[in-house]
Amino acid sequence: MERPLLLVGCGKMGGAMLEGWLAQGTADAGVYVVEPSGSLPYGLGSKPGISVVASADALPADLHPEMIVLAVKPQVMSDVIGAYRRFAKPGTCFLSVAAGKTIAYFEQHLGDKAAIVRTIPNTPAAIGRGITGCTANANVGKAERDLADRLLRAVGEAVWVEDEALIDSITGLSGSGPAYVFHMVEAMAAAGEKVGLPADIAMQLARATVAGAGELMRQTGEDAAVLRQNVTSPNGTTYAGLQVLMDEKAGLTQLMEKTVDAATQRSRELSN
Ligand SMILES: NC(=O)C1=CN([C@@H]2O[C@H](COP(=O)(O)OP(=O)(O)OC[C@H]3O[C@@H](n4cnc5c(N)ncnc54)[C@H](O)[C@@H]3O)[C@@H](O)[C@H]2O)C=CC1
Ligand SMILES: O=C(O)[C@@H]1CCC=N1
Repeated sequence: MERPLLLVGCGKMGGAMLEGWLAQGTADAGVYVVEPSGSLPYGLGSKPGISVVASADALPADLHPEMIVLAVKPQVMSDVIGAYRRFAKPGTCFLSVAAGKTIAYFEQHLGDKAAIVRTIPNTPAAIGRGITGCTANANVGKAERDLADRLLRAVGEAVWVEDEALIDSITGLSGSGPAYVFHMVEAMAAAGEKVGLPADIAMQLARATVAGAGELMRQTGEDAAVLRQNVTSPNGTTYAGLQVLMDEKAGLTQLMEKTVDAATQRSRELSN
């Protein structure tokens, strides 16, 4: 990078991204962080190249960041965004990770000349295994898009879509998705207790099963359906379990459809 990055909000998601940039050496021109709590996660505040301030007013007057990453909660975005309008000029691109906040919303607050990338990452970004859905307005040039892509790939994969409406769907699937998987671990552990296992052993088994299955899928690159079939002996135990889970009327497919749809709808609502 030629000029610094500016990160607005360094909580769970901003912190995960900042950690990835430092680990990958992506933010080599330095990072200004606006974080009113004053404390950065993962000990990031003491890393070289990081300058932390409590509010936008405390940023250097001549700061010309290459990219401004907006990582505050959607509910506070309207109180925050006005302070960054002064940076909306050629050479500075905005990248939002906020659920539901649309490109039209940012154009309204930053002006229609502003270059805006709208994204939705997920929390595995904290260990470099996130996946981020991205879209951009017409003011974002190739160099800015490449930089956004590089910043996001520092914490995992990035998927670009042209149709902005799909960002709500990505939010419902992969943005919120880690929570669905963690809840599956909770549900599997509870079910393990119901069939007689002590709580701690049930949780150990559920965690290791989900983590191991995910890692097997990642490392082999094999289709999920093939991996499922590899576990399923004809008329064996897995087959019996899957008869319930894959029930055509009330199985996981139907439940997951409703789950992802509810999260997608909520993402649409947050834009209002
Ligand atoms: N947590 C998640 O799984 C995901 C979160 N997101 C998005 O990331 C954004 C941040 O979410 P989290 O990191 O989970 O929340 P968080 O609450 O951990 O972080 C938000 C940070 O913003 C700071 N903040 C509040 N007011 C500020 C201001 N005026 N200026 C600068 N910073 C300010 C807070 O002190 C806090 O550290 C949200 O917009 C959310 O929609 C997107 C995808 C996944
Ligand atoms: O629950 C939320 O609103 C945020 C956005 C996606 C994941 N967490």
